[in-house]
Amino acid sequence: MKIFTSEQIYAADRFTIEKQQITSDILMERASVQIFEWMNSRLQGAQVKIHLFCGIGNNGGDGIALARHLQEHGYSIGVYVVNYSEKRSKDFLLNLDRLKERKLWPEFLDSECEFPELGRDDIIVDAIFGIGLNRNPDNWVATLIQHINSSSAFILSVDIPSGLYMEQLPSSSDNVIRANHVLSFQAPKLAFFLPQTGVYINQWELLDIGLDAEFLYKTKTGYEFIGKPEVLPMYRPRLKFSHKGNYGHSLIIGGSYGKIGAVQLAGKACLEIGGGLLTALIPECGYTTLQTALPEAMVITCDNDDLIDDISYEIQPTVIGVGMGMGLDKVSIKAFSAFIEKNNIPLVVDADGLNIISKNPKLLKNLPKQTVLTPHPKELERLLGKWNDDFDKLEKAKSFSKKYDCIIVIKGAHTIVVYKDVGFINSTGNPGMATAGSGDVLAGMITGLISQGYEPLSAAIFGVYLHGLSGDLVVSDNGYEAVTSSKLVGHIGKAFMELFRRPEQEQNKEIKEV
Ligand SMILES: NC(=O)C1=CN([C@@H]2O[C@H](COP(=O)(O)OP(=O)(O)OC[C@H]3O[C@@H](n4cnc5c(N)ncnc54)[C@H](O)[C@@H]3O)[C@@H](O)[C@H]2O)[C@H](O)CC1
Ligand SMILES: [K+]
Repeated sequence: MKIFTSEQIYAADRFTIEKQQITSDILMERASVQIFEWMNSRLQGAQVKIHLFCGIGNNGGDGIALARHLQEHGYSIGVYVVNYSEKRSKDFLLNLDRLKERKLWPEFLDSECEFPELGRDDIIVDAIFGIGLNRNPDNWVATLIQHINSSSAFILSVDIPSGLYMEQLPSSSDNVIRANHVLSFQAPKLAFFLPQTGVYINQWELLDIGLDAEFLYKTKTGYEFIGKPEVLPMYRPRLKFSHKGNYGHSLIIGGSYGKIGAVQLAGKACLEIGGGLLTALIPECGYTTLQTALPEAMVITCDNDDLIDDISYEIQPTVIGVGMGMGLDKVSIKAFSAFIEKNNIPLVVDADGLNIISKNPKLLKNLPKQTVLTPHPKELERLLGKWNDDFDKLEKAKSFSKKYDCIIVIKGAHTIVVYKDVGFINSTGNPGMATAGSGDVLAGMITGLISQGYEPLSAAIFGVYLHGLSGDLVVSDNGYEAVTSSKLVGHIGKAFMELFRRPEQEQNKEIKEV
């Protein structure tokens, strides 16, 4: 699913209005009807107090139109116009008139007034600012926002929490509504997914207001949200007459004394995701452990007991995953650097491999095209240098990806796979996955997918999705705290099955039809 900028959404509005031969207030009417239906289906007429805080632009217009629908259906409402500017939008004014025709006069709030009392059991509709926010709210509006935030009432934001910009950080957290739920029109907004701005949103949901589908489809965006519909077409079915050679030979290079487990996790993940053959290149000390823990793997060792000190092998791998548990001893740095200088086999670089590259950026030009880098935030900072904020981080990652033709997997609550001009934002995963070895598993999964013939970008996007889905499945059986990386690996198969599970409703329908 695409993630649009505000300019693109305004362009889609204009295009839709023209193509569907409608007036702009029709879109506002669709928006308000959708929100009303969402609320009505949950409240079923309950006489809970609903406070609607409406700005003077089109976000406010949505709120004013919603107030009309709620009133017509007998809900108990209080309507407040947050009068932060004299420049009221046309459709706001139209809907204000419609409300007044029904003898409903909103209260006008401005800097001088007292704010309404808000009960903890009330519902607040936040329609103060939408995607048009272009400067910090005035002080008194920020005070109102804090008044709303401190109310303990349920806050439902229209389109985007008020005070949250589409493409930059708010100047203070006091300026932003903390939404319990956001009903966003047509497409999710980038700010929902970034660590610094996602904190203002508990849950979000999309409402379809009928913007032109073809226009949205054809518009190129800088970000995409990756869910099941996006990853399903990537899946490469296994063929009846295939053999293990069809699924590639992965080489995992890493480990050091006390960190052989990293290779074991990555190797097992590589096999569980469907890789054909696996060879692990590790220091001597891990030989017996790895052969015992992972009997499916072939193991080769370097001369050094405890460290990777030489990377040489006689096999012909399809793909190489390197870096997990390797450490930063100078012998490993030397061996890794020499390996990078001569290697031209597709590569996934993780952990210490990334740290070595950050210290020796000259190595970057030796990476094969579309090498997958899987940094966590600290490793990313070592690679890219410091960034100003999350938006800047993504821009820097895009430039880096273009410069070195590499794929960067920015690990986080919503892992983002960046390749050149596009960031692919993952939808699966949970906080339980912040656990030792989780990154080793991911690197192994991506390696295993490339080994089977997935293009590196698809492997990164699909691998990240399946990794998160495995984590979600572990949580549903075990809870968040008990998520371990071994359990993640153990759920990769179930994640594939989940991918092809159809919703129960659909299955039942089919049975009835038969
Ligand atoms: N296609 C859609 O998704 C539709 C969305 N709708 C809703 O419209 C808003 C966007 O409306 P817009 O009028 O462009 O902007 P806002 O209501 O967010 O902003 C109001 C207005 O205020 C000015 N402004 C911005 N920042 C400040 C500030 N800090 N202080 C004072 N004034 C400010 C700015 O110039 C704006 O003009 C979208 O989010 C949806 O809710 C449509 O209803 C249907 C189509
Ligand atoms: K809002």
